[in-house]
Amino acid sequence: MALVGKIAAVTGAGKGIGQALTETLLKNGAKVALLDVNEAAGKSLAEALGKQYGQDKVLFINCNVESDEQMKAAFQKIIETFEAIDIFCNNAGILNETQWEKTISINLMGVIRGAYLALEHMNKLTGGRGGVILNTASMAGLGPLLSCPAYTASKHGVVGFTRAMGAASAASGYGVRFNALCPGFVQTDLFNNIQGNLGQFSHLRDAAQLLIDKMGTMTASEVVECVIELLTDETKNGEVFYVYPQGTSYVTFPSMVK
Ligand SMILES: NC(=O)c1ccc[n+]([C@@H]2O[C@H](COP(=O)([O-])OP(=O)(O)OC[C@H]3O[C@@H](n4cnc5c(N)ncnc54)[C@H](O)[C@@H]3O)[C@@H](O)[C@H]2O)c1
Ligand SMILES: CCCCC[C@H](O)CC\C=C/C=C/C=C/[C@@H](O)[C@@H](O)CCCC(=O)O
Repeated sequence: MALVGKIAAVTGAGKGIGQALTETLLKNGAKVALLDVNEAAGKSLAEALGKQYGQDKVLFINCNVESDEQMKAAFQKIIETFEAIDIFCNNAGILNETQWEKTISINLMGVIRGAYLALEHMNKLTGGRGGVILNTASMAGLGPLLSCPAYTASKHGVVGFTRAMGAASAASGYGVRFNALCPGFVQTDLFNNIQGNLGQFSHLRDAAQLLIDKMGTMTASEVVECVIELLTDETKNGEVFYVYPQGTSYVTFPSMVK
């Protein structure tokens, strides 16, 4: 599936990995709706990208992924403006162990909400034209990040949800692929603000720092460069893609069927 002419939407598009996903999609010829709860960041990015790629190629929508009403309205606006949606990047996320319910609400419930609403518009069985849903999980969706148990739980949830939806979609004939992106440490605001957000696990910050020093970090652009394949390769469905400073790999899981 080529990206040229495709219609995409990215949540948490105003900054970090979402910004890099948005820029890469535009660079490859897609039109992009930028969804973010941070109006200042999202709007100014959309304005700058509109000047670079054309105002008809970008649309900013102020939208909180925790709100069913706002998300439904965002999809309506995307369809009104661009007529369809082919690519949905469920990317918005926070890391805040002092607010574990909000962490689950945004990182996991927001992803499920976004996927189900996107599917209503993308499902070939209900008039959509198919496409791909990319869920941003994390390496913390593959193994425990000791200083961040709630965040770890949310990202394991995203990995499980993506794998189940990939299988459900293939078995049902929706024509929509589901893949999960699992980056290691990425230099963004979320990463830079970690120290104040560990709550009762603040005493583990040195252990987390040791892991960061051992594993290294990446820029958001370096992560997103590796992701194009997940979006374009029609054979990739239900995949969990690990991106780390030294390379990438498709994660394998034990078979549960003897
Ligand atoms: N930075 C890392 O090390 C890292 C590594 C792996 C995965 N991730 C994941 O990548 C995704 C993006 O994180 P990032 O590092 O780019 O963070 P970031 O803080 O730089 O950007 C996150 C964006 O999401 C937006 N956002 C937050 N809550 C929202 C909500 N309720 N509704 C809509 N938008 C909302 C923010 O306003 C911001 O623009 C997250 O899901 C995060 O868990 C980050
Ligand atoms: C502290 C910054 C938080 C950023 C959160 C991001 O989502 C990035 C998460 C990145 C890495 C998660 C790592 C989890 C690692 C564990 O599974 C650990 O057991 C791996 C041990 C590896 C080793 O010791 O060699």
